[in-house]
Parts: sequence; structure tokens; C-alpha cells
Amino acid sequence: MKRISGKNLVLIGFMGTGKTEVGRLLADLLNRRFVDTDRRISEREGMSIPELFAARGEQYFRAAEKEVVAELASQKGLVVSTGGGVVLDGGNVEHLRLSGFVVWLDADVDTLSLRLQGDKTRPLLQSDGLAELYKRREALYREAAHVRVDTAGKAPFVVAREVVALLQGEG
Ligand SMILES: Nc1ncnc2c1ncn2[C@@H]1O[C@H](COP(=O)(O)OP(=O)(O)O)[C@@H](O)[C@H]1O
Ligand SMILES: O=C(O)C1=C[C@@H](OP(=O)(O)O)[C@@H](O)[C@H](O)C1
Ligand SMILES: [Mg+2]
Repeated sequence: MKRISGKNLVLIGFMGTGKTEVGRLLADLLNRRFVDTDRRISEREGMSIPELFAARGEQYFRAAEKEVVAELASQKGLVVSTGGGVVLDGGNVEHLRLSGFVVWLDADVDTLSLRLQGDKTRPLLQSDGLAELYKRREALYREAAHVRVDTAGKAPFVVAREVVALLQGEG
């Protein structure tokens, strides 16, 4: 797996594309350590992501996210699941691309809406419309990623297997 040897495998994409769930499966399949940036931030700050947004605001969250990304980019051999907004910062994108192979998990807006229906854990979905936010971010994911994987209509383990096949295909 030349694509990820000595590197991290990094998942980016919109909320609900399955970064956290697929990342965990990939770490198992590849026998690598799994780190989810949101989880890391929550642990560091001692509160959940919605609590952190409510208590300190998005800017504070983004600063914490940037620190965590920089820290993970200095490590190797990880599977890293990011939060959907990680690509808003050009420095994050640079770090992630230099330290890892960046896979964009994607799905159409209707699929994402269904997956996230009733979700209360994603503060940004409570205010902005999902479709609007997706439209604003799509180009950022495309530019940041080395490859895109469509997750619509596929179970998480099918997506994970597809990512592994993609890495193996590169020898
Ligand atoms: N491929 C998939 N098919 C169906 N549901 C999925 C898929 N991937 C994730 N989900 C569901 O969508 C929700 C968000 O998944 P999650 O892994 O937290 O996404 P992300 O970290 O990208 O926001 C969860 O309820 C999860 O079970
Ligand atoms: O898209 C975003 O800006 C965010 C996505 C969330 O992560 P997931 O993409 O894992 O849901 C989390 O980082 C935070 O709520 C902000
Ligand atoms: Mg997640």
C-alpha cells in the first residue's frame, strides 16, 4: 500500500458521510490506530462538541481543531477522521495532504439529509440549511482530497472495503 506507507490515512467530507464510522472500521481492517479529531477535541476540552460550541463558540472550536490537526500531522500510521469543517482552513488542508493520503467521503444531499435527520449533535445543522452548506463546501473537499469515494447506497463496511481496495490497487 504505497499510498499510505509511512503516512496517515485521512478522511474528509461533509457531516454524515460516515467519516467517524468508516474511519473506525478502516483502522480495524488496516490494523492502525484510529483518531477522530472531534473526539480528541471533546476529550481535551472536557465537553461534547455541541457543549463546546454553546460554551465557547465556533471560532474557539476551529482553533482547537487546528491544533489537533497539526498535532496529528506530525504523526504517522494513523487513520484520522476529521470534522466536516476541517477544510475551511487552508493550513489544515496543507497539513493533512502533506502527512497523509486524503480520501473524500461523499454522498448526495438527499442521502445526507436522511442520515442526519433529527440529529442534535451537529450544531451547524441546527442553523444553516444542509444543502446550502454542502454547496459552499463541495469545492473545498474536491481540492483537498487525493480521491473521492461515493458512499450513497453503501453500508459503512462496504465503503471501508472500497477504500482498502483503492489503496491496494495502487500496490
Ligand atoms: N454508509 C452509510 N450508510 C448509512 N448510514 C451511514 C453511513 N455512514 C454513516 N452513516 C450514519 O450516518 C450518521 C453519521 O455518521 P458519522 O460516521 O458520524 O459521519 P461523519 O463523521 O462523517 O459526520 C450515523 O448515524 C451513521 O450511522
Ligand atoms: O461540518 C462541520 O463544520 C462540523 C462537523 C462535525 O463533524 P462531523 O463531520 O464528523 O459531523 C463537527 O466537527 C462540528 O460539529 C463541525
Ligand atoms: Mg464525525
